[in-house]
Amino acid sequence: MNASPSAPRGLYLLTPDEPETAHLLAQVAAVLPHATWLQYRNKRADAALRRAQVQALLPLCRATGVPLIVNDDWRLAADLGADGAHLGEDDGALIDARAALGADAILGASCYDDITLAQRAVEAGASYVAFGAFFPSPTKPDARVARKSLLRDAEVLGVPRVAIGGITPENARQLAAAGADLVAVISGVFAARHPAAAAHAYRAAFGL
Ligand SMILES: Cc1ncc(COP(=O)(O)OP(=O)(O)O)c(N)n1
Ligand SMILES: Cc1nc(C(=O)O)sc1CCOP(=O)(O)O
Ligand SMILES: [Mg+2]
Repeated sequence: MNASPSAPRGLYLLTPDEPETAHLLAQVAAVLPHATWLQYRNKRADAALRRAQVQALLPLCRATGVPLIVNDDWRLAADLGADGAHLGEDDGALIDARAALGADAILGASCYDDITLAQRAVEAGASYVAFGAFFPSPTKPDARVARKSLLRDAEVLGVPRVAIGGITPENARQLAAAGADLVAVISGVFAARHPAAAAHAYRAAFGL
């Protein structure tokens, strides 16, 4: 089974570890029109700052029509009415997140380099699966390494396949050709000299 023809494609933007909420909003606002989804991810923020930053991003995402997905913390996503959550291996049970967030929520699972993890994630309620890292990542230099063939292997799962890790506008085309529905990106956009142009280039890699 393939992901449906209306399945999301393109740029899945992840926020940088930005402590200043006003700066974060300005950075995101400049590129959000090019994004298919936005994930709020800030590994340096405490719980209060994470809550405040999700609350600040939600109206911007609503106004732009871009779903907002919260990294690591499905309870915060449920509490604030975000559109979904992304969970890695240390972030709790997908089945609990699905029960709390409801059937329509976007629920993602990190599957690293492991198709079996992806199969289990879908069984537990994940609506997309993420694999990586496909290229050396400036954000996560120690990330496990994934092979591109994993993306085609995961087509049978019937959910969108997200690729992450060191993705640039140039290498995004290889991943789209290998079966990625979305590329998840932090530094390729937020560390770019021209973030809006970079974000646009990721979309173009999908012919969007
Ligand atoms: C889309 C997407 N894919 C992978 C991750 C990584 O999740 P995790 O392994 O839990 O690592 P942290 O992001 O929490 O450092 C992700 N966040 N998003
Ligand atoms: C958060 C994250 N997870 C990864 C994984 O492989 O699971 S790689 C990664 C970092 C992505 O940032 P950048 O686009 O700057 O490489
Ligand atoms: Mg996590």
